[in-house]
Amino acid sequence: MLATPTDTTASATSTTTDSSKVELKSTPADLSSTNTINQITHNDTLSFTPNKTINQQQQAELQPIKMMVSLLMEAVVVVDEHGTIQLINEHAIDLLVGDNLNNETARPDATIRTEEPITTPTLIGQQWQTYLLEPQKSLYQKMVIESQIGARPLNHAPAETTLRLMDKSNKDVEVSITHFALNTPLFAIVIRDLTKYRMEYKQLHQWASTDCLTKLANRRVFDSELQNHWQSCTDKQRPISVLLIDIDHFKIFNDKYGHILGDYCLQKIARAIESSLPDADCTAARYGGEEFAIILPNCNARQVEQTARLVQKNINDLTYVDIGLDAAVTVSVSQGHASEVNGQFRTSTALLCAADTALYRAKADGRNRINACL
Ligand SMILES: Nc1nc2c(ncn2[C@@H]2O[C@H](COP(=O)(O)OP(=O)(O)OP(=O)(O)O)[C@@H](O)[C@H]2O)c(=O)[nH]1
Repeated sequence: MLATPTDTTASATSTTTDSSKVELKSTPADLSSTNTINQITHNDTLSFTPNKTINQQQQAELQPIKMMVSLLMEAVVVVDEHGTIQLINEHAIDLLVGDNLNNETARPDATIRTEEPITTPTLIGQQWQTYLLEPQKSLYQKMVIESQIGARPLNHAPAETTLRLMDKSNKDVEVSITHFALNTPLFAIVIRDLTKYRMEYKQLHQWASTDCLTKLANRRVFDSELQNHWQSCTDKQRPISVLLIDIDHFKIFNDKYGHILGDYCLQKIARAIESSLPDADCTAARYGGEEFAIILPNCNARQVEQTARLVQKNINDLTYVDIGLDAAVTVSVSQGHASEVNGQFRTSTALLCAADTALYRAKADGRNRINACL
């Protein structure tokens, strides 16, 4: 969120004795002497003094804005030039308080600033920037300074950020800042909760990258991971291997026990393959119907052969009693592997083709076998 402010050499003096204004410990000239406003931090150059009282003219200007803010369906906070919250609607209070405190009775007061004693915490008068996390907090404060010295108005298009809520939880949001050019400068901060969208995005991303039956990586991920690992391993002159695994006579299994049990069988085999991976850098994927594949970056022919033997053992050892089949029922796989070590393959596709040829030979040689590309 909040674009990095640009350098400024503005020479207007902003230091003021009015306690309602921001106090710059260094003048803008001083700021330019530090070369860039980006170097300013909140602690060493300024302090925000909340604007505790607003006069009658300001109150009059606030009225239509107050009405608009209260009617809007978006969460809206209106702050003054120091970032002090002057207006806030119910949606914004609900959002900034956080679910943990919202469920408690001591919920902050939603009304506009009042001079009456406050018995519950109120967000009016609080500093907006206390809800920001670094680096957005510093960026916001720099933007405030820039607007005060006339370098640029404090406006910002919707941008994603994370807020630190009153209940100490974090929330992913989109925030925009709009300057109301009134006698009293005010800034409408519109906050959009992104939690739902982030969760949906995560879910969609998972669906797009995972095989829904076996929960292994899908073919799309396999292809892109193979390309990435190929590039990285060949760049570093490290070996890379590919192992293809195909279930033997799976059509017979399906015909005999039905496709539902066939699906369970595929799931069990996927777990057996996953548990055979030598390290976390390896990717196991469902390559096609009853075919699986493993990418083994930094692994040579000996290491991929060891993995293939473990895959074979783990699958041969599986029983299907838990899905209602006889204890004697077993399933085997045929495997083919190829390794790039000294530049014998020009592309990752050539490596994959070599593993496929080796797999074909394992099938032809009688199945339940491991074959290496020579
Ligand atoms: N249950 C189930 N079966 C599947 C799935 N995908 C593919 N299959 C089955 O896998 C079988 C593949 O058959 P074939 O290509 O003849 O291979 P095979 O019977 O394993 O024989 P070989 O590979 O030559 O040992 C077919 O019966 C497909 O229906 C799936 O998602 N679920």
